[in-house]
Amino acid sequence: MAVVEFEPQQLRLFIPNFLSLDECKVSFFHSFFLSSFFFLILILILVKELEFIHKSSSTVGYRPNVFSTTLSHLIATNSSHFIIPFIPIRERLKDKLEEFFKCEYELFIEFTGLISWSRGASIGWHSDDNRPYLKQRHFSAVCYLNTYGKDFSGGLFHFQDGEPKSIVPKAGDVVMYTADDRNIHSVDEITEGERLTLALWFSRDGSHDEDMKLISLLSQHLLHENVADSYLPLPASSNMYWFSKDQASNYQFGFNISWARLHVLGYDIYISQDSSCESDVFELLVKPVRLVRDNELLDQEFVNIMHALQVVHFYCWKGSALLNNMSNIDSKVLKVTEVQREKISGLNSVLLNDNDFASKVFCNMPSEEKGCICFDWSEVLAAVAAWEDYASNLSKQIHLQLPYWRMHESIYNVQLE
Ligand SMILES: O=C(O)CCC(=O)C(=O)O
Ligand SMILES: [Fe+2]
Repeated sequence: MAVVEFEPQQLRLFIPNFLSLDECKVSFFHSFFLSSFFFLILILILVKELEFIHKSSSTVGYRPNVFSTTLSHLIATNSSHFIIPFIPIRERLKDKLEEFFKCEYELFIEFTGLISWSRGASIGWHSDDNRPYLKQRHFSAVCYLNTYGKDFSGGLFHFQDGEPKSIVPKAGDVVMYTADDRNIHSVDEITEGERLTLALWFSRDGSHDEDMKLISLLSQHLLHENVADSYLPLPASSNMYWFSKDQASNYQFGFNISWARLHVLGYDIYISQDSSCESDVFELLVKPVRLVRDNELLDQEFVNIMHALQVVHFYCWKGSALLNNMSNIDSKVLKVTEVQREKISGLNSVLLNDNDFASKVFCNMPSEEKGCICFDWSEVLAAVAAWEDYASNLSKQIHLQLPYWRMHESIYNVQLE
């Protein structure tokens, strides 16, 4: 019997405000708060959460000046629990894409990742299946998580032929298209800020099902682990965080992106344990650290730089909404000594040896307030505790859901009591 290959008639779909539609499912909100203002708030919640995950977990990406956070990387760095916030949006993107391209229950998610493009990043005309090792990609979906003109300049998306001709990214909008050469597209160079997307590719070929691979990785990582400390991040190999102009992983010119992301928010890092500047870069990434700002050091140990970065970005996300009941903060804030200052500069010379370059790569738009809107040591301490609650709660959820995912060989939002 001949196999009839289905050819979708429609080649692409642009959906404004896709994320807000997602929330329409919540009937309470639907009936009481059907206002664009309320939708905007709901979009912001998910967008800000994914931004927090990306800025505290990303590695250097697959193209120059591009950073990415893949789900397998989250698992490998003991941050599997960050997969939870992706699940509803991932499911909805798949449902919508299958409905539009009329291939319900036929597709597998091949890749899910947060991808950010910083100044200088661009991509010329291409189709998403344009390499022999990408032929399994049949459909693409890009969900914009921030906005042109507000969060970045440049970065417009163009299709070579047909409509829409161009897309001006706006947080919450989605574009879906077939991954073949009927959808040749490009992205203009980013000239300012950092452009952030959630990108998914889909395949008809079950051997490229991302879920199966992730479930197997999760099973190896989670089954034998103690739930209590399963959410403390562990860095991956140091070259995954090393940004250099030519993307070569030599540690002479460039910077460690975690160090740089803290630096552009106004923080320095102090490592109290024996840590000569000649130390191997990876060794520095796994040592306990303390945060420094101007001439003050917070007497609070983080297990490593990734932990400090997660807490600081959690603070950027939640801001002064964090419950802050610190009374004895003065005893936790120490003056930086001369010796400590020298050590901090030594560490900076190793991990941030091109500081101006780092600031250029991670600079904000001039219209944006500089990095974190607010800063207060007592709020940073409140963020340490609130981050722990948040992460341990997600960690519990993933431990509860994994058995169902294993059983159904699929990652989905399990409705638990
Ligand atoms: O981010 C976008 O708008 C599209 C990115 C893209 O074309 C790609 O990564 O292949
Ligand atoms: Fe593309």
